Amino acid sequence: MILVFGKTGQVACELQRQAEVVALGRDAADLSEPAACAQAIRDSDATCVINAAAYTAVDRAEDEEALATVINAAAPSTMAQACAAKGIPFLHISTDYVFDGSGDAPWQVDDRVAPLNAYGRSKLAGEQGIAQAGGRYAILRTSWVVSSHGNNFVKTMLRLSQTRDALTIVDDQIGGPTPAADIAATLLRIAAPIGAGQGGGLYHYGGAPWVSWKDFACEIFAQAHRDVTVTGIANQDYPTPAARPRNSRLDCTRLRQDFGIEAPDWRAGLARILSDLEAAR
Ligand SMILES: NC(=O)C1=CN([C@@H]2O[C@H](COP(=O)(O)OP(=O)(O)OC[C@H]3O[C@@H](n4cnc5c(N)ncnc54)[C@H](OP(=O)(O)O)[C@@H]3O)[C@@H](O)[C@H]2O)C=CC1
Ligand SMILES: Cc1cn([C@H]2C[C@H](O)[C@@H](COP(=O)(O)OP(=O)(O)O[C@H]3O[C@@H](C)C(=O)[C@@H](O)[C@H]3O)O2)c(=O)[nH]c1=O
Ligand SMILES: [Mg+2]
Repeated sequence: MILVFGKTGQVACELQRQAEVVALGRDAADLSEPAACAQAIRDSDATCVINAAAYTAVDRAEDEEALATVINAAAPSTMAQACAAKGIPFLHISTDYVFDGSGDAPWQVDDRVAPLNAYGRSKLAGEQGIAQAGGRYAILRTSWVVSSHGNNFVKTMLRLSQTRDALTIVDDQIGGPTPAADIAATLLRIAAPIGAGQGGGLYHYGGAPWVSWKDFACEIFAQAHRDVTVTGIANQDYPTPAARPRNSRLDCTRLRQDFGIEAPDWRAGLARILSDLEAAR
């Protein structure tokens, strides 16, 4: 049995859609109480645990770093310890925001980490705690997650297009939009090998091809047939509480080498998301 932390989030929804998993929502396991999360693992007959819950409000985390750090670092570290004690694998998701965004080369898994914001620091602390727990684990660093559920850039753009015919969007941050469905499929595919000791550790899994947020917005409006004029602006002209990395390109070689898994094409994923949203209307 695969035990999932998170029930309503983007990746959690896709895990439940793709497999028979037991998903624990906030009511059943609150990550602000790490010991209770570890107890839920000990009380279960899980053969694998996937943590799909996190504090993901990047700007709000600047004011709530302590809470973000409990949820994104203490909770998954404690979960990983419980999994290690039980001898089962722990799968977790991290972010491009552990990097400082310098340069324009794709980030390798062992490149220097230097988060620019509180969310990134909390996620990095989670990676480190999981690695120190001593069990079998995989951490998938991903970026710019999108789906038909929850909050994400696709849904924000579609919402704005209902009231705006022109938008200015940052064009000097480059990365890979990643469909939550592809992240879920990858986690489910690597769970058994990770448990068997084949592979493990850090992986990068970000969508291809790389784009700016502005070009991503343009593709969303093109596929959704929305008539919105998009103008590129510099990140410094779109002030937000949290600084964001300029270069979020993730090099996914290690996942291909260990499992034959390629970076997903987000344009195909976007088409599926739009048809899901259309079907739900
Ligand atoms: N979204 C993105 O662009 C990116 C996400 N990631 C990482 O991917 C993973 C999945 O992200 P995504 O699916 O987008 O997340 P979402 O923001 O869609 O969902 C977050 C989930 O975490 C749950 N959660 C938050 N706080 C708590 C808490 N205290 N106790 C229990 N559950 C809680 C939420 O539950 P509730 O509905 O009750 O609030 C929700 O189910 C995370 O680890 C994230 O850091 C990495 C890169 C990019
Ligand atoms: C709505 C809007 C956003 N933007 C910019 C701001 C920002 O640089 C970019 C994306 O906005 P978001 O709020 O979606 O960005 P953000 O919430 O920072 O997205 C991040 O979330 C966390 C959880 C991650 O781990 C990252 O991989 C990344 O996906 O678009 C505009 O330029 N114009 C706009 O009208
Ligand atoms: Mg966001």
